[in-house]
Amino acid sequence: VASSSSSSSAVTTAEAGGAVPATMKAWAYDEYGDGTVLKFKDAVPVPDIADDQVLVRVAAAALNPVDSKRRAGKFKATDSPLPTVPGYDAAGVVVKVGSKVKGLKVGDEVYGNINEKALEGPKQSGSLAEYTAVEEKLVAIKPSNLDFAQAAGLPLAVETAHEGLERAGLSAGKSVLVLGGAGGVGSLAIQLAKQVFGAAKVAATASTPKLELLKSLGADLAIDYTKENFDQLPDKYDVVFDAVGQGEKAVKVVKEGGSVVVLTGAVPPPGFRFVVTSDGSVLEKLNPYLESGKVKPLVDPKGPFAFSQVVEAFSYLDAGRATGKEFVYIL
Ligand SMILES: NC(=O)C1=CN([C@@H]2O[C@H](COP(=O)(O)OP(=O)(O)OC[C@H]3O[C@@H](n4cnc5c(N)ncnc54)[C@H](OP(=O)(O)O)[C@@H]3O)[C@@H](O)[C@H]2O)C=CC1
Ligand SMILES: CC[C@H]1OC(C)=C(O)C1=O
Repeated sequence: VASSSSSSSAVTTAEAGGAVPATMKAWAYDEYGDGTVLKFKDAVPVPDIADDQVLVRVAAAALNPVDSKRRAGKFKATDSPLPTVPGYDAAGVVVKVGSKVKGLKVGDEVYGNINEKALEGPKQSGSLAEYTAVEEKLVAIKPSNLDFAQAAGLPLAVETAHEGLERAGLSAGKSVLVLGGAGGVGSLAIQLAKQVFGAAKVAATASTPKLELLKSLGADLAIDYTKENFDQLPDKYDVVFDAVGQGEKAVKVVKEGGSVVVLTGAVPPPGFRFVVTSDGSVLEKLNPYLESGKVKPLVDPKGPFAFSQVVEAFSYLDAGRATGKEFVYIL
């Protein structure tokens, strides 16, 4: 998001030490529906913090498909009450700490996915707002080499990639196929597979214009799904990581005794689906990879979007063609 000022440093000093206002600017919806239910509000209550939480002045927030699925009412049975301020991913500055917070202080620059269980009672007041409350255990200190926007695009996607590859048992020397390698999660799954899990062979799928991108992320084999079907190629893999929803085909290309992990849609055995758990310690574990540049956030060139352009940003994300992450500066 191109904020009113070009830099997000405006957040680091003034708000960090200043008084916290009672109300804030935020995007919200009070009914389920498509992007048209999103309304910009300029006097939403700033959330209170619990003893184990910090209040963050949000400098940048990222969008995820789960935001749109939740807004459509797909998870209403386990959602928090309406009205909702959407947004899972945030990066910003700590402005208040709860009495039980031990590892963070006012002024710390942090990032994280604010909902521990993505679909079970996600917070009513999310990250597409000037302030958000989040448990200390769900955030980490922002990598020193990333700006707030780059950092905001990481948490939910990188935690999903990490958890999915870990649950699938990916380890050094194994092979992995990433279905949807150019997306927010897939672009990180390729990098983690190579750099963190030590995969010997990483294959990934995308459309023609994105094949070189897959290789730049570390893929040994880039499969153009507009020209060939991965399930009709001879290769079999120890792990198949499906970020598209192709579980039925994915199980056809896994080796005997291998794993198929899917993020969305149905999958027959031996495949399984999981829902990401937010965990600040995963971000801390990945910090050396992020600060060294071995793992890089991929920011969609369509962005950044201004805080006022959240509806446009979701329209772009919902079209299913995003390359890396969409994010929004909140200043
Ligand atoms: N279970 C969980 O905990 C989680 C589930 N998810 C889900 O995973 C899915 C992916 O999330 P995310 O990465 O954020 O999504 P994105 O919106 O970032 O994915 C967009 C990308 O998907 C690619 N894509 C679309 N169709 C295909 C296809 N048939 N084959 C290969 N690539 C394709 C596009 O590439 P191209 O333009 O080349 O088609 C585009 O780059 C979503 O459904 C999301 O809801 C995400 C996070 C957590
Ligand atoms: C059931 C998967 C669901 O959970 C998240 C976080 C998504 O993006 C989904 O589609």
